[in-house]
Amino acid sequence: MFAAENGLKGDPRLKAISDAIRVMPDFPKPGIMFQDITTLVSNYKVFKDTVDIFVDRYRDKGISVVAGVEARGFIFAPAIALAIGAKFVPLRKPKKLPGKVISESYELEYGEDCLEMHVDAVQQGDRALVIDDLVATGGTLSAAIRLLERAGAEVVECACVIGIPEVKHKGTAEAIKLLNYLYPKYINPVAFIIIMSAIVCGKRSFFEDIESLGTSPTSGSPPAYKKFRCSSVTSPIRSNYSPPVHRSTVNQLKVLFPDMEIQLLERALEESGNDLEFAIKSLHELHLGYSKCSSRPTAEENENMARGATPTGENVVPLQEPQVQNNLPVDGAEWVELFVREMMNATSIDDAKSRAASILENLEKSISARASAEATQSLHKENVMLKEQIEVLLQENVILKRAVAIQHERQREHDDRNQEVQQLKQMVSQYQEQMRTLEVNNYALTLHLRQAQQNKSLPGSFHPDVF
Ligand SMILES: O=P(O)(O)OC[C@H]1O[C@H](OP(=O)(O)OP(=O)(O)O)[C@H](O)[C@@H]1O
Ligand SMILES: Nc1ncnc2[nH]cnc12
Repeated sequence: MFAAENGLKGDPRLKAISDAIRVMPDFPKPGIMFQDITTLVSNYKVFKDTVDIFVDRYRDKGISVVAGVEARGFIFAPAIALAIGAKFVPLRKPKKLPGKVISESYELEYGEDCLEMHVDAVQQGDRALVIDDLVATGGTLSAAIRLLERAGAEVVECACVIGIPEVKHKGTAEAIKLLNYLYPKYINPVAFIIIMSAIVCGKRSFFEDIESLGTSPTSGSPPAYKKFRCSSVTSPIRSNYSPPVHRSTVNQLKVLFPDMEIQLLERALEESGNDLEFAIKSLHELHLGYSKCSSRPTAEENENMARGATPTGENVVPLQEPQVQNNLPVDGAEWVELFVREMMNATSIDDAKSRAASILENLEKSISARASAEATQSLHKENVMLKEQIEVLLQENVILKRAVAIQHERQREHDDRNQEVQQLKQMVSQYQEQMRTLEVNNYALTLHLRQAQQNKSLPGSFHPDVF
């Protein structure tokens, strides 16, 4: 959407750039879909296109400083600075710069950090552009703006290659809102050159995109369908995002699994704690099972399966797959019925023994599989609840930290003012001291003068500075 606002809509370079970004799930810690730009910069053409997009936007804008954020901002910023004829200013992680620095700390998607800049890196009146590879919560860009502002520069815009559309509730949209709120004059969504790399992560915004593209639930437009499947199937990791269960989510599943019943889709969604990606993964596995036996097994096939035999009569290892268990008797009465039937069909005592042993073995497996499925489900629910609580706590934490940072800033201003007042008081008392000395001198001189006037007969001349 931002690319469109930038006038880049339909630009073929965007797709190539987006495709060149590799997404690494669970790096640097579980739950993070890491957007890896090393694959982008290793492709000369795509790297050049990316830099060119920035250069085209910022050439002739009177930018005198391009500030790059360590480390990945350093990959793009110097090239842009050289091309538009501006100086490059590194905004570095703590304790890397040798001169006098100013620092700003900030929150990250996966932790906390601090940026530093040499105090003399920019001058009053410099027009700065901040460059980074990616904006997630916006914390880094906020810190960069604060640093440049404090040093007297004017931040014209901030630009990144990637915007993460959903970083839980703190995604780019929120980040831009927040930045807009804090720095209304600098941040404007057009400033962000956003490549929708979320397409690769398969996050919720992409599903919304499918809807907005007007893909009918039955048409199954090949490109969207393909991407959707790729994202869910290739990503082995469950996203932390839990969309609310609503009809459109189930419909999206229906588009992907048209031959499955709605109830089954709803159940998969419910059992995956409303995690769409996970639901797709388990449905996909289930779907493979479905495709293998294109129709539901007959009652007779169920019995065969319960005994560990395929519909064609061969012996196989029974009850390996959870979907096979779904076809087994569901309660005690059905098991008894099956048992009796098997016994009646037995041709000899040995056959009866082997049938009974097989049914009992499957009964045992079915009981333990059901117990472990229930335990997994309840653990999963607990896990989802805990994640939600952590999410809320993290958000509160961010707000509190921001409040403390603001308070800290005010305290620092207050301390600076106090220091100035102390210096002024010191100067006043020095002046008062000087005045007292001058008054004493004046008094002594007045006395001398008077004495001199009374003793006019005294010989000699007086000093011209005094008389
Ligand atoms: O919008 P935000 O939530 O602030 O996150 C964005 C920042 O996170 C990444 O840097 P990181 O601190 O991981 O450092 P690196 O560039 O040294 O890898 C990225 O390069 C951005 O600078
Ligand atoms: N998901 C992500 N991928 C790469 N860098 C990041 N910085 C913050 N979040 C990130």
